[in-house]
Amino acid sequence: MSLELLREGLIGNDIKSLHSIINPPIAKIRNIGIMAHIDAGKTTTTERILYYSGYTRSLGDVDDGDTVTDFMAQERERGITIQSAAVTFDWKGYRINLIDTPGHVDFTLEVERCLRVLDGAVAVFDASAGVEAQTLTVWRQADKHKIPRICFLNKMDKTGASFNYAVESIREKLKAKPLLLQLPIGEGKTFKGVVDVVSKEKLLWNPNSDDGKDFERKPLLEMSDPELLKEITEARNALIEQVADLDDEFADLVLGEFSENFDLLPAEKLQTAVHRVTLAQTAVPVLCGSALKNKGVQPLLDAITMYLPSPEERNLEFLQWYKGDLCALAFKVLHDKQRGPLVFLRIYSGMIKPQLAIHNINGNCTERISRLLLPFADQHVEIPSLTAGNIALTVGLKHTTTGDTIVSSKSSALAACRRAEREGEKKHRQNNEAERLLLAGVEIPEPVFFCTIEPPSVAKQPDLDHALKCLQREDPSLKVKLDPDSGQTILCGMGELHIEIIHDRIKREYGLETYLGPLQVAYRETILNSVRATDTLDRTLGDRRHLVTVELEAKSLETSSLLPVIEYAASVAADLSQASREAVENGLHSACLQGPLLGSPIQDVAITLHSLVIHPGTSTTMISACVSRCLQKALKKADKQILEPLMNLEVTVTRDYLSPVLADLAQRRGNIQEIQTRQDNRVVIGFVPLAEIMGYSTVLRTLTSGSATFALELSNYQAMNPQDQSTLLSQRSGLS
Ligand SMILES: Nc1nc2c(ncn2[C@@H]2O[C@H](COP(=O)(O)OP(=O)(O)OP(=O)(O)O)[C@@H](O)[C@H]2O)c(=O)[nH]1
Repeated sequence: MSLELLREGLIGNDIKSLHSIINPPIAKIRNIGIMAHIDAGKTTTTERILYYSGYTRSLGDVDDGDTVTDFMAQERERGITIQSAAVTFDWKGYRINLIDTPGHVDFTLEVERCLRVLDGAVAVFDASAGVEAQTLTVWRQADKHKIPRICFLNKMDKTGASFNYAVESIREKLKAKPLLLQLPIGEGKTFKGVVDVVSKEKLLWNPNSDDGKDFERKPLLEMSDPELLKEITEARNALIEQVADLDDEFADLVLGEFSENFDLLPAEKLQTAVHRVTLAQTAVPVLCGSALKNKGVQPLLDAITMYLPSPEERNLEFLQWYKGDLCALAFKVLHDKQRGPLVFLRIYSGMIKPQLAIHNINGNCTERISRLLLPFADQHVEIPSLTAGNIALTVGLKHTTTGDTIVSSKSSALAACRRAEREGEKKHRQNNEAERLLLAGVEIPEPVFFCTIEPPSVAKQPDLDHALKCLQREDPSLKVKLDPDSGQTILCGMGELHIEIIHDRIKREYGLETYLGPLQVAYRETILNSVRATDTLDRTLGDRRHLVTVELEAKSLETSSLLPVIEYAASVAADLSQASREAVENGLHSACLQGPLLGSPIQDVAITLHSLVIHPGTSTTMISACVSRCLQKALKKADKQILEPLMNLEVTVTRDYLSPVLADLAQRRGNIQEIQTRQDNRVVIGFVPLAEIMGYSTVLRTLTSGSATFALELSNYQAMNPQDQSTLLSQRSGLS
């Protein structure tokens, strides 16, 4: 596409200038996410950011359901953010790629996936509530991915908003060191603006402006604001001392040149030091405002460009292995009816262009990018190329799934892998860790819930299969399988809301009314002892005789392993061809998919093949079938155990409602670890089996008149006690 056309296209697409699409220098890129507890104001803050940066012409309002980032229909209706949308815009010469992350616990995979591609994040808090349960979860995830952060205390206009309370909760609950870069002018109804502690200026928003674009920035003067100036000078001195404690370079500067008078220290020197401290994650800058009342968002944008890192400041280890060759991570797939799958890529190194052939490491396939777009919520602008540090949207990649790593060719990946291995040897690191870093993938948790899904008629089954295939590429935490006995399609997901949303999307986006069976917990099975079995398969098909005899032993493993550990007796290993070995392993894996008790997957088992005799001419399918049948026979004979998902539960409840909540949890086989005190609230922390906690949000709402909140996360799979196990088995077999 020519530049002329591009220019025209841009005007048509309502984009400000050509400037916004040219590859910006990497130092000027910020890949940012906004994370928060539900309802803290992420969407409203994002909307304001897009408006002030000039990318939207009017202010969206979550309560009216017309925001840009929550563009999926259900999100509009539910008023929550489910799928993250990447939005690209410019602010004062910086390119900002903003990824709106979801806040609901069922979508933590989405959050993880987004965090993986971010260089920095803004944590939005409701200033009247401080740190809430979900903020803690995402904060921990951001710690895991080492993402530098800044905090925005939103809702300063709300009755009950307290800057000090919110700052204290950041200090206490997040164990972070807040750097107060601003102080509010007024709180609740009297909130008017903020004071910039670094520059000693006050920022006041014009009360008559309806979009908050109009605000004035004035230096604090002795004459007009003596009290405030005194307060801010003290706050600035405290900030300087705090930063000097955390940054040696700054400490040298402060103790040398400016030790007599901190007032002489230029704002830029302090800003540079705050940037370094933010990057080192030894402290977090704190700002405040009210997105809804259009106050404090422009300084937040300035802070994003000033304090959060550019992509080249992240020091991602795997980059050195690519030596400038293409390396990108597919972090989201969307399905567009006209254009087919759209894949969001974070480019770590190298460059991408339309018509480029790329190699997908995880899928081990090569495919071609047909077009390259810049993501602007649900609008997309076509561009000629994009370089490292950017987020791109590609058309044409049909096999790429969320979480896949994209490189220029297979040989480039192999070269990077060799460099990583050499590096790993130097550092005595295990090779699989090098591989993990190289692939930079996102861990996909195992789904804990499942239910059957049926199309409205048998004729619609292919349409349902297609819809599920598309949805799975977008969301790898959704699993789909076929029940081998009933032939029904089974949907496996991360939570009740997750399954509900998928059901909803199939209806809206694919026009299919489907029926869900009751939601069930995904159990696992294991064995407790060691058992041996032998089997022979002798079948003649046409004029070919297939004959296999196998003897194997299955025993329980001490360590946890989803896949069976397979061993061969020396005599078997000696003359086993590669094809036969693969056939054996396929057979064993398929037998482990369906345990003898509930048909759930078998885990934590080791299998030893003691003997395997294969008659010449026997097909590999027959080898697999025989081995699989033999293992099933062994598993049936063993002492069997059901494993159930155990959840970490955290309930925040006022003191008055603590007793009924505890009594209810006791009935749900809950195991309470501790009860903490947070302000007037009690926080109950413990474990509870997933099977006992279905529909808990409704129960908790009724028990506490809607005053409690809870967070739930998979802890591990644990053995059920014999009594619970036999109750479950009789329920399943319809005996009770
Ligand atoms: N008083 C006040 N209300 C606000 C402010 N910002 C957002 N809200 C309101 O808080 C509610 C939630 O805002 P959202 O922007 O949807 O919050 P969110 O964090 O995106 O929510 P999820 O997408 O559900 O995670 C809405 O009713 C907003 O109008 C603010 O600065 N002050």
